[in-house]
Amino acid sequence: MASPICLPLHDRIPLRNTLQRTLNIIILFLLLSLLTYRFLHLKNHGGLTWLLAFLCESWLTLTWVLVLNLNWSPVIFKTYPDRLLQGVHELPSVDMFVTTADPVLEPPIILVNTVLSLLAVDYPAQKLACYVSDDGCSPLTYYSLVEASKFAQLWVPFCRKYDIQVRAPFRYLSNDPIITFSDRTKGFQHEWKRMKDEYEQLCHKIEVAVQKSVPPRDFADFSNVDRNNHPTVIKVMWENKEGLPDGLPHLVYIYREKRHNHPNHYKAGAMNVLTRVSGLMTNAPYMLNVDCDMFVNNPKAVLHAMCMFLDSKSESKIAFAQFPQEFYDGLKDDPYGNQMVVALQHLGRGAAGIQGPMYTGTGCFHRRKIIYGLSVDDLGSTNANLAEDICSKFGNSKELIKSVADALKGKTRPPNSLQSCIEAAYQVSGCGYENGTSWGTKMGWLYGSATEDVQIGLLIHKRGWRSCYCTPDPPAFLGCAPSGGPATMTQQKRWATGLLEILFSRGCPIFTSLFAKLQWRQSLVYLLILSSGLHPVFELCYVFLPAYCIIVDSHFLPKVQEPALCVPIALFLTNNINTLHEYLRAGLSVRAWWNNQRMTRVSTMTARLFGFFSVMLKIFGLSETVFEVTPKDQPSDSGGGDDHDAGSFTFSESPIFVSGTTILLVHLTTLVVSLLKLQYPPAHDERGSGLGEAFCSSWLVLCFWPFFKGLFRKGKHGIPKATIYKSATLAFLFLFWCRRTAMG
Ligand SMILES: O=c1ccn([C@@H]2O[C@H](COP(=O)(O)OP(=O)(O)O[C@H]3O[C@H](CO)[C@@H](O)[C@H](O)[C@H]3O)[C@@H](O)[C@H]2O)c(=O)[nH]1
Ligand SMILES: [Mn+2]
Repeated sequence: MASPICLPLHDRIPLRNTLQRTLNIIILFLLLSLLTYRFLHLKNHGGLTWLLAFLCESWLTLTWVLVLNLNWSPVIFKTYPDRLLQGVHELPSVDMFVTTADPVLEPPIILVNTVLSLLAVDYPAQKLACYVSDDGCSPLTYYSLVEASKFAQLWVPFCRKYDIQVRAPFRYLSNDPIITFSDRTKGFQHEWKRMKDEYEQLCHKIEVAVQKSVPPRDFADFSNVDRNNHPTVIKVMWENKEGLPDGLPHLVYIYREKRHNHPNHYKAGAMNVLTRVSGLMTNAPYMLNVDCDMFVNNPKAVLHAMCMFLDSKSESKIAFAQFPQEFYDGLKDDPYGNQMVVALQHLGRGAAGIQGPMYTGTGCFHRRKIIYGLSVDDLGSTNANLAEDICSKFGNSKELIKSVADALKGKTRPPNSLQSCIEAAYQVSGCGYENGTSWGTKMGWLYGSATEDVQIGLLIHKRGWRSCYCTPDPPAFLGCAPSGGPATMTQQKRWATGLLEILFSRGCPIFTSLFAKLQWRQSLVYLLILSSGLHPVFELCYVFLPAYCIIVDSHFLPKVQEPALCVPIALFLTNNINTLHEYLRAGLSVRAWWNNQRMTRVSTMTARLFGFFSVMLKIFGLSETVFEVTPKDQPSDSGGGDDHDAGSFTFSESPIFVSGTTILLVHLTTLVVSLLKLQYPPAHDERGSGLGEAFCSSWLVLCFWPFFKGLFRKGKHGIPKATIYKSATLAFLFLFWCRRTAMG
């Protein structure tokens, strides 16, 4: 397929990071000094507080070693799509998957824009097919897509004709016409206005349908369906029958069968159905998947990915090409700390310098045969035997097995008529199809974790494959970050849950670098991510230490007169200087830095703590974990420009906010106690609590400042009364217990 190419299609560029390395090592040194100090004074301080502090700080040090490993040798990749177009005669096909799950939490207009941007990418249309999975089983979603596919007939040719850069209409058409029209022809202006009118009509139709909650047509297949109990429906919405390169890609809508007594495995289940149905219909060797809110922001996205795959250097080893998660219309200064610019950059670039970035569930191109379970060793031995062996695990659809065999052998078939595969497609979308097969256990998207993405990425790396990190400018995909407290918490909780599910599963990477082909440094990257699910336990202990010490008038940090106090002070300063420097270098503000620091504490002690609890309940067999979908805002609502309250924290009745409020109340009390010297027994300087503890308490109150304001506000910006009462009770119990222990 690919001809020998002289110029490389991509370059791997190691980044110099001497300053960062130095700071990271200094921090490690300080952490070790702190541990040594603790260890040496274990005798004279003894006691539980000292031991707890020692444990928590050991955990922190371990984590820091993992961070150091991640940040040690970052790289970036540069891709050259122009060289690709000159050097490759025939581009491979790509199947594009979009998942949606709920027409309320994920407004159909967002999905429509994502689909339109995918249909309009710069790539031969006969090589593309777009498959939409709708787990919401919603006539509204279907109706919106029907209307969108009509609009696409105008939109896609318009984008191609004028080489439009952003091909999601809601983004492009909201641009100021004066700027858009500068040095553009009259013809363009005319067509632009037409597009704008047509798009507004499309929005209007969808809006009306949403309001009436029944679309203005009869959708027999959807009448009276129960979302969790219904048969499959597959609709070929558009077929590029003639295989025209400048036509429109195929568009297929699927909602898979669901039954009450069958687990549906959420997104992973949906992805597997998409994989099978597309295998029957188009069987492209590459698969792109995006979440419903993630539109294509760079029309050359597919070409950039192909630069990674088709380069003669890398062709055989790269399993997937991950593009970074970046967000549009994010709130100013990231008040919820969920745009994670710096964290994602570290993770992407750092891992790219080892075995490759993790799969983050969206904006990623996979090779189909690797999803089918191929390992690096099988390369070159794709003989019929291997294919048959693997095929026995794919279920009993003959058509599917044939398509899998083709995919594994790298054979491309003449394009089928999509309609001719419909019957087989229904068969493989049934919820019983996977019984007794390896879907979800050894291949396809794996089941059992709410972060199915990390899980399958890990499996692929374990099989010896590499992955690559693709960061074109402008960014290839943009999605939306949650814009409120409750939505952020939902997302964080799910991540913590999913990561712990993997940590406690058989797939845990601790030993696998010994037994599988996971590079050991890569296994440390996975450990860093997965073990973050355990942070809440240690952090919670550490948070209560200063409060306890103040109440019982003891201390866990060195006292002012001790020279050892320099160590925690230096640690605090270096760490903050280090992170602040990273934020400024990434072009972010001091405020954004502070918001992220603060929100890391907040979400660890709220959402992530609840994630930990839910995994414990699962382990003890008391409940199952679920995939709670993150709510997405209507495009017009976001942006936050005019709403001056947009960045101020929002709360809900969720119990998640109880732990945060409790921590705040405890520390407010201890601050008062320490200022007024109300300890019991009365403070005496020898062993009493000192500056360190009071500083910790103040710092925590600062971190939880949005909660403090929430105590006095009403509506969504206020903490509900019930939450405050519950938290006050818990805080009182804790303080009471402290006082009891103090009195002996
Ligand atoms: O039963 C379900 C639940 C979710 N989804 C889809 O999964 C995607 C991700 O869900 P979302 O609620 O947006 O989760 P995020 O927290 O924003 O997603 C991040 O984290 C997930 C893992 O927790 C990954 O799957 C995502 O790709 C990644 O963007 C969306 O398109 C959903 O429609 C389904 O198709 N079926
Ligand atoms: Mn999302």
